Amino acid sequence: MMAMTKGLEGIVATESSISSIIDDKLTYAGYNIDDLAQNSSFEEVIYLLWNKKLPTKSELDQLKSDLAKEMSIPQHVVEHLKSYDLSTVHPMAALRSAVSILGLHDEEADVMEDEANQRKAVRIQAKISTVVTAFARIRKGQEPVQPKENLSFAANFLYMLNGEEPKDLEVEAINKALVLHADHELNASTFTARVCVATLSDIYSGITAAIGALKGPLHGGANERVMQMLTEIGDEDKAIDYIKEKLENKEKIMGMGHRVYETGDPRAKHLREMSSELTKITGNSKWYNMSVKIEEFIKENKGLPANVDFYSASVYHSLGIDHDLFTPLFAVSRTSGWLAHILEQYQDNRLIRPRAEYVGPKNQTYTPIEER
Ligand SMILES: CC(=O)SCCNC(=O)CCNC(=O)[C@H](O)C(C)(C)COP(=O)(O)OP(=O)(O)OC[C@H]1O[C@@H](n2cnc3c(N)ncnc32)[C@H](O)[C@@H]1OP(=O)(O)O
Ligand SMILES: O=C([O-])CC(=O)C(=O)O
Repeated sequence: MMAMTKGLEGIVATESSISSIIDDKLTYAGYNIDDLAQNSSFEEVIYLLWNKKLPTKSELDQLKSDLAKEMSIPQHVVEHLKSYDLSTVHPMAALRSAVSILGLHDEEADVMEDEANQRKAVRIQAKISTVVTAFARIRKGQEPVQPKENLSFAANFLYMLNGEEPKDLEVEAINKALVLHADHELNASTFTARVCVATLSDIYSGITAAIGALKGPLHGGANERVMQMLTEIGDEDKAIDYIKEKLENKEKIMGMGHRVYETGDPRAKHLREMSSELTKITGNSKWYNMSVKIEEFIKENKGLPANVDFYSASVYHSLGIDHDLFTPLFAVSRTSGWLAHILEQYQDNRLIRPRAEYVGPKNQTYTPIEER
Protein backbone atom coordinates (compact mmCIF):
# COMPACT_ATOMS: atom_id res chain seq x y z
CA MET A 1 0.00 0.00 0.00
CA MET A 2 1.10 3.62 -0.64
CA ALA A 3 2.42 5.76 2.22
CA MET A 4 -0.29 7.49 4.25
CA THR A 5 -0.55 11.31 4.09
CA LYS A 6 -2.42 12.75 7.07
CA GLY A 7 -5.33 14.90 5.89
CA LEU A 8 -4.60 13.79 2.29
CA GLU A 9 -2.18 16.75 2.05
CA GLY A 10 -0.79 17.14 -1.45
CA ILE A 11 -2.75 14.17 -2.83
CA VAL A 12 -4.34 14.79 -6.24
CA ALA A 13 -7.69 12.98 -6.06
CA THR A 14 -9.39 14.02 -9.31
CA GLU A 15 -9.05 15.96 -12.55
CA SER A 16 -11.25 19.04 -12.82
CA SER A 17 -11.73 21.96 -15.19
CA ILE A 18 -13.77 24.09 -12.80
CA SER A 19 -11.21 26.02 -10.76
CA SER A 20 -7.48 25.90 -10.13
CA ILE A 21 -4.96 27.08 -7.56
CA ILE A 22 -1.52 27.31 -9.15
CA ASP A 23 1.34 29.34 -7.65
CA ASP A 24 -1.14 30.88 -5.22
CA LYS A 25 -3.31 32.17 -8.08
CA LEU A 26 -6.98 31.19 -8.14
CA THR A 27 -8.87 30.88 -11.41
CA TYR A 28 -12.42 29.83 -12.28
CA ALA A 29 -12.33 27.99 -15.63
CA GLY A 30 -9.11 29.85 -16.43
CA TYR A 31 -10.34 33.34 -15.44
CA ASN A 32 -8.33 35.00 -12.68
CA ILE A 33 -10.30 35.66 -9.50
CA ASP A 34 -9.09 39.28 -9.42
CA ASP A 35 -10.70 39.96 -12.81
CA LEU A 36 -13.90 38.23 -11.79
CA ALA A 37 -14.09 40.01 -8.43
CA GLN A 38 -13.71 43.40 -10.14
CA ASN A 39 -15.99 42.82 -13.09
CA SER A 40 -18.47 39.97 -12.85
CA SER A 41 -21.86 39.34 -11.36
CA PHE A 42 -22.47 36.22 -9.26
CA GLU A 43 -24.92 34.98 -11.90
CA GLU A 44 -22.14 35.18 -14.51
CA VAL A 45 -19.86 33.18 -12.22
CA ILE A 46 -22.53 30.51 -11.75
CA TYR A 47 -22.78 30.21 -15.52
CA LEU A 48 -18.99 30.12 -15.84
CA LEU A 49 -18.57 27.35 -13.26
CA TRP A 50 -21.34 25.24 -14.75
CA ASN A 51 -20.44 25.75 -18.43
CA LYS A 52 -16.69 26.58 -18.30
CA LYS A 53 -17.29 29.67 -20.44
CA LEU A 54 -18.58 33.19 -19.86
CA PRO A 55 -22.21 33.62 -20.93
CA THR A 56 -23.43 35.76 -23.80
CA LYS A 57 -26.03 38.37 -22.87
CA SER A 58 -28.91 36.07 -23.86
CA GLU A 59 -27.42 33.07 -22.03
CA LEU A 60 -27.04 35.18 -18.90
CA ASP A 61 -30.58 36.53 -19.20
CA GLN A 62 -31.86 32.97 -19.55
CA LEU A 63 -30.02 31.82 -16.41
CA LYS A 64 -31.26 34.84 -14.45
CA SER A 65 -34.81 34.14 -15.52
CA ASP A 66 -34.49 30.41 -14.71
CA LEU A 67 -33.15 31.25 -11.25
CA ALA A 68 -35.83 33.88 -10.63
CA LYS A 69 -38.58 31.36 -11.45
CA GLU A 70 -37.20 28.83 -8.96
CA MET A 71 -36.47 31.07 -5.97
CA SER A 72 -39.65 30.43 -3.98
CA ILE A 73 -39.58 27.55 -1.51
CA PRO A 74 -42.45 25.14 -0.81
CA GLN A 75 -44.68 26.01 2.17
CA HIS A 76 -43.79 22.62 3.74
CA VAL A 77 -40.18 23.78 3.96
CA VAL A 78 -41.25 27.05 5.60
CA GLU A 79 -43.36 25.05 8.09
CA HIS A 80 -40.37 22.84 8.76
CA LEU A 81 -38.13 25.83 9.47
CA LYS A 82 -40.78 27.11 11.87
CA SER A 83 -40.82 23.77 13.69
CA TYR A 84 -37.15 23.91 14.77
CA ASP A 85 -36.12 25.07 18.22
CA LEU A 86 -35.57 28.62 17.02
CA SER A 87 -33.66 29.76 20.10
CA THR A 88 -30.92 27.13 19.78
CA VAL A 89 -30.72 25.76 16.23
CA HIS A 90 -27.72 27.06 14.32
CA PRO A 91 -28.65 28.35 10.85
CA MET A 92 -26.13 25.96 9.26
CA ALA A 93 -27.90 23.02 10.89
CA ALA A 94 -31.24 24.43 9.75
CA LEU A 95 -29.89 24.84 6.20
CA ARG A 96 -28.48 21.31 6.14
CA SER A 97 -31.86 19.88 7.15
CA ALA A 98 -33.88 22.20 4.90
CA VAL A 99 -31.90 21.28 1.77
CA SER A 100 -32.52 17.64 2.53
CA ILE A 101 -36.23 18.43 2.87
CA LEU A 102 -36.22 20.34 -0.43
CA GLY A 103 -35.17 17.02 -1.98
CA LEU A 104 -38.29 15.37 -0.58
CA HIS A 105 -40.41 17.89 -2.50
CA ASP A 106 -38.59 17.54 -5.81
CA GLU A 107 -40.19 14.89 -8.01
CA GLU A 108 -36.96 14.66 -9.99
CA ALA A 109 -34.73 14.20 -6.92
CA ASP A 110 -33.64 10.70 -7.94
CA VAL A 111 -33.79 11.15 -11.72
CA MET A 112 -30.20 10.86 -12.84
CA GLU A 113 -30.41 12.11 -16.48
CA ASP A 114 -28.17 15.08 -17.31
CA GLU A 115 -31.02 17.45 -18.09
CA ALA A 116 -32.86 16.62 -14.87
CA ASN A 117 -29.63 17.15 -12.93
CA GLN A 118 -29.16 20.57 -14.57
CA ARG A 119 -32.74 21.55 -13.70
CA LYS A 120 -32.14 20.48 -10.09
CA ALA A 121 -28.91 22.50 -10.00
CA VAL A 122 -30.86 25.65 -10.96
CA ARG A 123 -33.56 24.84 -8.39
CA ILE A 124 -31.10 24.30 -5.54
CA GLN A 125 -29.01 27.38 -6.36
CA ALA A 126 -32.13 29.51 -6.61
CA LYS A 127 -33.74 28.26 -3.40
CA ILE A 128 -30.70 28.21 -1.14
CA SER A 129 -30.69 31.92 -0.35
CA THR A 130 -34.46 31.87 0.13
CA VAL A 131 -34.02 29.13 2.75
CA VAL A 132 -31.24 31.00 4.59
CA THR A 133 -33.12 34.30 4.66
CA ALA A 134 -36.47 32.69 5.51
CA PHE A 135 -34.91 30.99 8.54
CA ALA A 136 -33.20 34.22 9.58
CA ARG A 137 -36.57 36.00 9.58
CA ILE A 138 -38.63 33.19 11.09
CA ARG A 139 -36.40 32.99 14.15
CA LYS A 140 -36.98 36.72 14.72
CA GLY A 141 -40.73 36.21 14.56
CA GLN A 142 -40.96 37.71 11.05
CA GLU A 143 -42.60 36.22 7.95
CA PRO A 144 -40.33 35.23 5.03
CA VAL A 145 -40.15 37.79 2.23
CA GLN A 146 -40.83 36.65 -1.34
CA PRO A 147 -37.94 37.31 -3.77
CA LYS A 148 -38.36 39.96 -6.47
CA GLU A 149 -37.79 38.73 -10.03
CA ASN A 150 -36.23 42.03 -11.15
CA LEU A 151 -33.48 42.02 -8.49
CA SER A 152 -30.04 40.44 -8.89
CA PHE A 153 -29.12 37.36 -6.85
CA ALA A 154 -27.06 39.50 -4.45
CA ALA A 155 -29.78 42.16 -4.09
CA ASN A 156 -32.44 39.51 -3.51
CA PHE A 157 -30.40 37.97 -0.70
CA LEU A 158 -30.40 41.28 1.19
CA TYR A 159 -33.99 42.07 0.22
CA MET A 160 -35.27 38.73 1.51
CA LEU A 161 -33.18 39.10 4.65
CA ASN A 162 -34.18 42.64 5.58
CA GLY A 163 -37.50 43.15 3.81
CA GLU A 164 -36.31 46.33 2.09
CA GLU A 165 -34.39 46.93 -1.11
CA PRO A 166 -30.66 47.30 -0.38
CA LYS A 167 -28.38 50.20 -1.34
CA ASP A 168 -26.06 49.82 -4.35
CA LEU A 169 -22.94 49.65 -2.17
CA GLU A 170 -24.43 46.80 -0.12
CA VAL A 171 -25.37 44.87 -3.25
CA GLU A 172 -21.88 45.41 -4.65
CA ALA A 173 -20.30 44.05 -1.46
CA ILE A 174 -22.51 40.95 -1.33
CA ASN A 175 -22.04 40.31 -5.05
CA LYS A 176 -18.26 40.47 -4.65
CA ALA A 177 -18.35 38.18 -1.63
CA LEU A 178 -20.50 35.69 -3.57
CA VAL A 179 -18.06 35.77 -6.50
CA LEU A 180 -15.04 35.27 -4.23
CA HIS A 181 -16.50 32.31 -2.33
CA ALA A 182 -18.04 30.44 -5.27
CA ASP A 183 -15.47 27.73 -5.86
CA HIS A 184 -12.11 26.60 -4.58
CA GLU A 185 -10.78 23.45 -6.19
CA LEU A 186 -10.96 20.38 -3.97
CA ASN A 187 -11.66 21.98 -0.58
CA ALA A 188 -13.15 19.79 2.15
CA SER A 189 -16.84 20.48 1.44
CA THR A 190 -16.45 20.09 -2.32
CA PHE A 191 -14.57 16.84 -1.82
CA THR A 192 -17.38 15.72 0.49
CA ALA A 193 -19.96 16.49 -2.20
CA ARG A 194 -17.96 14.55 -4.79
CA VAL A 195 -17.44 11.55 -2.50
CA CYS A 196 -21.16 11.47 -1.78
CA VAL A 197 -22.38 11.60 -5.38
CA ALA A 198 -19.62 9.27 -6.61
CA THR A 199 -21.74 6.49 -5.08
CA LEU A 200 -24.33 7.68 -7.63
CA SER A 201 -26.37 9.22 -4.87
CA ASP A 202 -28.51 12.26 -5.78
CA ILE A 203 -27.62 15.97 -5.89
CA TYR A 204 -29.62 16.85 -2.75
CA SER A 205 -27.59 14.30 -0.78
CA GLY A 206 -24.37 15.77 -2.18
CA ILE A 207 -25.29 19.34 -1.20
CA THR A 208 -26.57 18.27 2.22
CA ALA A 209 -23.28 16.47 2.91
CA ALA A 210 -21.27 19.46 1.68
CA ILE A 211 -23.16 21.85 3.98
CA GLY A 212 -22.26 19.57 6.88
CA ALA A 213 -18.57 19.78 5.97
CA LEU A 214 -18.59 23.55 5.42
CA LYS A 215 -20.13 24.09 8.86
CA GLY A 216 -16.94 23.11 10.73
CA PRO A 217 -14.66 25.80 12.20
CA LEU A 218 -11.60 24.60 10.28
CA HIS A 219 -13.50 25.34 7.05
CA GLY A 220 -16.42 27.74 6.38
CA GLY A 221 -17.38 27.94 10.05
CA ALA A 222 -14.23 30.00 10.67
CA ASN A 223 -15.81 33.28 9.49
CA GLU A 224 -18.33 33.32 12.36
CA ARG A 225 -15.52 32.52 14.83
CA VAL A 226 -13.41 35.41 13.48
CA MET A 227 -16.17 37.85 14.45
CA GLN A 228 -16.55 36.10 17.79
CA MET A 229 -12.81 36.66 18.36
CA LEU A 230 -12.93 40.33 17.29
CA THR A 231 -15.91 40.91 19.58
CA GLU A 232 -14.13 39.22 22.49
CA ILE A 233 -11.06 41.42 21.93
CA GLY A 234 -13.30 44.48 21.72
CA ASP A 235 -10.53 47.08 21.58
CA GLU A 236 -7.71 47.52 19.04
CA ASP A 237 -5.11 47.97 21.77
CA LYS A 238 -5.91 44.58 23.27
CA ALA A 239 -5.57 42.61 20.03
CA ILE A 240 -1.92 41.56 20.20
CA ASP A 241 -1.97 40.46 23.86
CA TYR A 242 -5.11 38.44 23.14
CA ILE A 243 -3.47 36.72 20.15
CA LYS A 244 -0.23 36.06 22.05
CA GLU A 245 -2.19 34.34 24.81
CA LYS A 246 -4.10 32.20 22.31
CA LEU A 247 -0.87 31.12 20.64
CA GLU A 248 0.76 30.35 24.00
CA ASN A 249 -2.22 28.10 24.73
CA LYS A 250 -1.70 26.42 21.33
CA GLU A 251 -5.06 27.66 20.11
CA LYS A 252 -5.65 28.38 16.46
CA ILE A 253 -6.41 31.88 15.25
CA MET A 254 -9.52 31.69 13.14
CA GLY A 255 -9.26 33.03 9.59
CA MET A 256 -5.49 32.43 9.50
CA GLY A 257 -3.56 29.75 7.63
CA HIS A 258 -4.43 27.62 4.64
CA ARG A 259 -3.67 24.11 3.46
CA VAL A 260 -2.78 25.18 -0.08
CA TYR A 261 -1.71 28.85 -0.16
CA GLU A 262 1.81 29.63 0.92
CA THR A 263 2.22 33.33 0.28
CA GLY A 264 -1.42 34.36 0.72
CA ASP A 265 -5.02 33.79 -0.26
CA PRO A 266 -5.72 35.98 -3.32
CA ARG A 267 -9.32 36.49 -2.19
CA ALA A 268 -8.35 38.06 1.13
CA LYS A 269 -7.14 41.37 -0.34
CA HIS A 270 -10.53 42.04 -1.93
CA LEU A 271 -12.29 41.41 1.35
CA ARG A 272 -9.68 43.50 3.19
CA GLU A 273 -10.43 46.45 0.87
CA MET A 274 -14.16 46.04 1.38
CA SER A 275 -13.69 45.79 5.13
CA SER A 276 -11.68 49.03 5.15
CA GLU A 277 -14.35 50.84 3.15
CA LEU A 278 -17.44 49.47 4.88
CA THR A 279 -16.15 49.77 8.44
CA LYS A 280 -15.30 53.42 7.72
CA ILE A 281 -18.76 54.12 6.34
CA THR A 282 -20.46 52.49 9.33
CA GLY A 283 -18.16 54.27 11.80
CA ASN A 284 -16.73 50.97 13.01
CA SER A 285 -13.15 51.13 11.75
CA LYS A 286 -11.96 49.36 14.88
CA TRP A 287 -12.96 45.98 13.40
CA TYR A 288 -10.78 46.63 10.36
CA ASN A 289 -7.87 48.10 12.36
CA MET A 290 -7.95 45.17 14.77
CA SER A 291 -7.99 42.70 11.87
CA VAL A 292 -4.98 44.36 10.22
CA LYS A 293 -3.01 44.19 13.48
CA ILE A 294 -3.81 40.49 13.90
CA GLU A 295 -3.02 39.69 10.28
CA GLU A 296 0.38 41.43 10.47
CA PHE A 297 1.26 39.82 13.80
CA ILE A 298 0.39 36.30 12.64
CA LYS A 299 2.22 36.77 9.34
CA GLU A 300 5.36 37.97 11.14
CA ASN A 301 5.33 35.49 14.02
CA LYS A 302 3.83 32.36 12.48
CA GLY A 303 4.38 32.98 8.76
CA LEU A 304 0.67 32.32 8.18
CA PRO A 305 -1.47 34.35 5.73
CA ALA A 306 -5.06 35.47 6.26
CA ASN A 307 -7.57 33.31 4.41
CA VAL A 308 -10.91 34.21 2.80
CA ASP A 309 -12.76 33.91 6.11
CA PHE A 310 -10.72 36.55 7.95
CA TYR A 311 -11.89 39.86 6.47
CA SER A 312 -15.27 38.54 5.36
CA ALA A 313 -16.22 38.68 9.05
CA SER A 314 -15.89 42.46 9.39
CA VAL A 315 -17.45 42.93 5.93
CA TYR A 316 -20.59 40.99 6.84
CA HIS A 317 -20.75 42.57 10.28
CA SER A 318 -20.66 46.03 8.66
CA LEU A 319 -23.56 45.00 6.44
CA GLY A 320 -25.58 44.24 9.56
CA ILE A 321 -25.69 40.48 8.98
CA ASP A 322 -26.09 38.32 12.10
CA HIS A 323 -22.81 36.57 12.91
CA ASP A 324 -24.25 33.05 12.71
CA LEU A 325 -25.44 33.78 9.16
CA PHE A 326 -21.87 34.33 7.89
CA THR A 327 -21.31 30.62 7.15
CA PRO A 328 -24.76 30.13 5.57
CA LEU A 329 -23.95 33.08 3.29
CA PHE A 330 -20.72 31.28 2.35
CA ALA A 331 -22.84 28.19 1.61
CA VAL A 332 -25.19 30.21 -0.64
CA SER A 333 -22.19 31.10 -2.78
CA ARG A 334 -20.32 27.78 -2.58
CA THR A 335 -23.45 25.90 -3.67
CA SER A 336 -22.58 27.07 -7.20
CA GLY A 337 -19.18 25.36 -6.95
CA TRP A 338 -20.55 22.24 -5.27
CA LEU A 339 -23.12 21.88 -8.04
CA ALA A 340 -20.46 22.34 -10.74
CA HIS A 341 -18.32 19.63 -9.11
CA ILE A 342 -21.26 17.27 -8.65
CA LEU A 343 -22.20 17.60 -12.33
CA GLU A 344 -18.55 17.10 -13.32
CA GLN A 345 -18.30 14.02 -11.07
CA TYR A 346 -21.36 12.44 -12.72
CA GLN A 347 -19.82 13.00 -16.17
CA ASP A 348 -16.85 10.71 -15.54
CA ASN A 349 -17.71 8.88 -12.36
CA ARG A 350 -15.77 6.34 -10.38
CA LEU A 351 -16.47 5.43 -6.75
CA ILE A 352 -14.13 7.35 -4.41
CA ARG A 353 -12.80 4.87 -1.93
CA PRO A 354 -9.31 5.38 -0.49
CA ARG A 355 -7.63 2.98 1.93
CA ALA A 356 -6.79 3.25 5.63
CA GLU A 357 -3.57 2.00 7.14
CA TYR A 358 -4.64 -0.28 9.98
CA VAL A 359 -2.75 0.52 13.21
CA GLY A 360 -4.97 -1.30 15.73
CA PRO A 361 -4.32 -4.59 17.55
CA LYS A 362 -3.95 -7.78 15.54
CA ASN A 363 -4.61 -11.49 16.05
CA GLN A 364 -7.10 -10.97 18.91
CA THR A 365 -8.90 -13.99 20.32
CA TYR A 366 -12.67 -13.69 20.82
CA THR A 367 -13.76 -14.24 24.42
CA PRO A 368 -17.42 -14.93 25.29
CA ILE A 369 -19.11 -11.98 27.06
CA GLU A 370 -19.35 -13.78 30.45
CA GLU A 371 -15.57 -14.12 30.53
CA ARG A 372 -14.76 -10.45 29.83
C1 LIG B 1 -12.67 28.65 3.55
C2 LIG B 1 -11.70 27.92 4.35
O1 LIG B 1 -11.93 26.79 4.68
S1 LIG B 1 -10.24 28.69 4.70
C3 LIG B 1 -9.74 27.96 6.24
C4 LIG B 1 -10.63 28.35 7.35
N1 LIG B 1 -10.18 27.84 8.65
C5 LIG B 1 -9.58 28.60 9.54
O2 LIG B 1 -9.36 29.80 9.37
C6 LIG B 1 -9.22 27.91 10.84
C7 LIG B 1 -7.80 28.26 11.27
N2 LIG B 1 -6.81 27.66 10.40
C8 LIG B 1 -6.48 26.35 10.51
O3 LIG B 1 -6.95 25.63 11.38
C9 LIG B 1 -5.50 25.76 9.50
O4 LIG B 1 -4.61 26.75 9.05
C10 LIG B 1 -6.21 25.10 8.31
C11 LIG B 1 -7.25 24.11 8.81
C12 LIG B 1 -6.89 26.14 7.46
C13 LIG B 1 -5.17 24.37 7.46
O5 LIG B 1 -4.73 23.32 8.22
P1 LIG B 1 -3.50 22.36 7.89
O6 LIG B 1 -2.97 22.56 6.54
O7 LIG B 1 -3.94 21.00 8.26
O8 LIG B 1 -2.40 22.86 8.90
P2 LIG B 1 -2.26 22.38 10.41
O9 LIG B 1 -3.52 22.59 11.16
O10 LIG B 1 -1.67 21.02 10.39
O11 LIG B 1 -1.20 23.45 10.90
C14 LIG B 1 0.20 23.41 10.60
C15 LIG B 1 0.92 24.19 11.67
O12 LIG B 1 0.53 25.57 11.60
C16 LIG B 1 -0.16 25.96 12.78
N3 LIG B 1 -1.35 26.72 12.38
C17 LIG B 1 -2.08 26.53 11.26
N4 LIG B 1 -3.09 27.41 11.25
C18 LIG B 1 -3.00 28.12 12.38
C19 LIG B 1 -3.77 29.15 12.93
N5 LIG B 1 -4.85 29.60 12.30
N6 LIG B 1 -3.41 29.66 14.10
C20 LIG B 1 -2.32 29.21 14.74
N7 LIG B 1 -1.55 28.21 14.27
C21 LIG B 1 -1.89 27.68 13.10
C22 LIG B 1 -0.57 24.67 13.47
O13 LIG B 1 -0.74 24.82 14.83
C23 LIG B 1 0.56 23.76 13.09
O14 LIG B 1 1.67 24.07 13.92
P3 LIG B 1 2.65 22.92 14.46
O15 LIG B 1 3.24 22.32 13.23
O16 LIG B 1 3.59 23.67 15.30
O17 LIG B 1 1.78 21.96 15.19
O1 LIG C 1 -9.60 25.26 -0.14
C1 LIG C 1 -9.69 25.09 1.08
O2 LIG C 1 -9.09 24.18 1.71
C2 LIG C 1 -10.53 25.98 1.90
C3 LIG C 1 -10.90 27.25 1.22
O3 LIG C 1 -10.17 28.20 1.17
C4 LIG C 1 -12.20 27.30 0.54
O4 LIG C 1 -12.92 26.29 0.52
O5 LIG C 1 -12.56 28.36 0.00
